[in-house]
Amino acid sequence: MQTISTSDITIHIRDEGPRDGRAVVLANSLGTDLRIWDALLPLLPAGLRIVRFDKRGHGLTDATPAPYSMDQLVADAEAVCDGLSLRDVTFVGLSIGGLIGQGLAARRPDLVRALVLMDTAAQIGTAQLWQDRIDTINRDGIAALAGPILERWFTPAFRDADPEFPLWRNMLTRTTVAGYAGCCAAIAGADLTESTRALTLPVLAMAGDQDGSTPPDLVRATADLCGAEFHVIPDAGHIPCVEQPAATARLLTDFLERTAP
Ligand SMILES: O=C(O)CCC(=O)CC(=O)O
Repeated sequence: MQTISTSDITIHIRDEGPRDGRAVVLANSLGTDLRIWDALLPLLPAGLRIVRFDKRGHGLTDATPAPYSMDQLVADAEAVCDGLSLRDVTFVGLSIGGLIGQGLAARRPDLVRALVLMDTAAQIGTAQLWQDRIDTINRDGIAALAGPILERWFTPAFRDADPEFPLWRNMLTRTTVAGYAGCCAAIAGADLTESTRALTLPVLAMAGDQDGSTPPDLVRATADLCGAEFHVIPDAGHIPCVEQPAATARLLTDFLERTAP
C-alpha cells in the first residue's frame, strides 16, 4: 500500500506507470474512493504515470473531525503532488475533485499544466443544501440519503441492470460520516468563480447527460468561465468514469494528445 503523510493525516494513494511518464492525477467525488477510476485506467494511453488518492475522510485515508475547508483539501492534493515530486501535472477532478483541481490550478500554476473538469462546477449547490445534508447524515447516517444520491450518480439503466451497482452503494454508505460531512462543509464554503475565471491553462470539461448532481448546463457554465471545451457524455449520470469509461477515456486521451509537452 502506498501513502503520503501530511502534518495531520496519512493519505492513501496509488501511483502507477513509469516514474518518468507524463503525470496524471485523478481526484474522486464525494462519497467515493480511488476505485472509481478502475475501469478507465486500462483505456488510457500507455506510458502515463497515473496517481490516484483517497481524499480526507474517504477510502483508506485518515478521517479528521468535520468540518473541512476547500483550502485544506487543496493542500492535501498539493501534498500528494509535491510528496511524489510530480511536475506538469494533468489534474482530473470529478465533482468535489474538480473543485480541488480548480483550487490547485489557481494556487500552483507551476505544478498543474492542464485541467480536466468532470461533472463539476466553480460552485456546487447552496450552503443550505449542504447544511441540510450534514444535519441528516449526522442524525441518521449516510444510508438515509443513499437512495437519492445513487439516483443522481447513475442512470436508471445502470441501477437496474449492472451487477456492480450494489457495490457502489456499499462504497457510499461505508464512507465515514466525518469525511462525508467534512467534505460537504468544504463544498458549501467553496465559490471558486473568480479564481477559475482567471485560469489560463488548457481545460477540458465534460458531464454525463443525466447527471443529477452537477447537470450539463451547470458544468458548461464553468467551462465558459475559463474558456474550456465542453462535452456531454451520453447515457451517464454523475460518475461517467464508472458508467461510460470508454467515452470518458476517448475525451481524456484526445485532450492529453493535444496538450502534450
Ligand atoms: O459528488 C460530489 O463530489 C458532490 C456533488 C454531489 O452532490 C453528489 C451527490 O449528488 O451526492
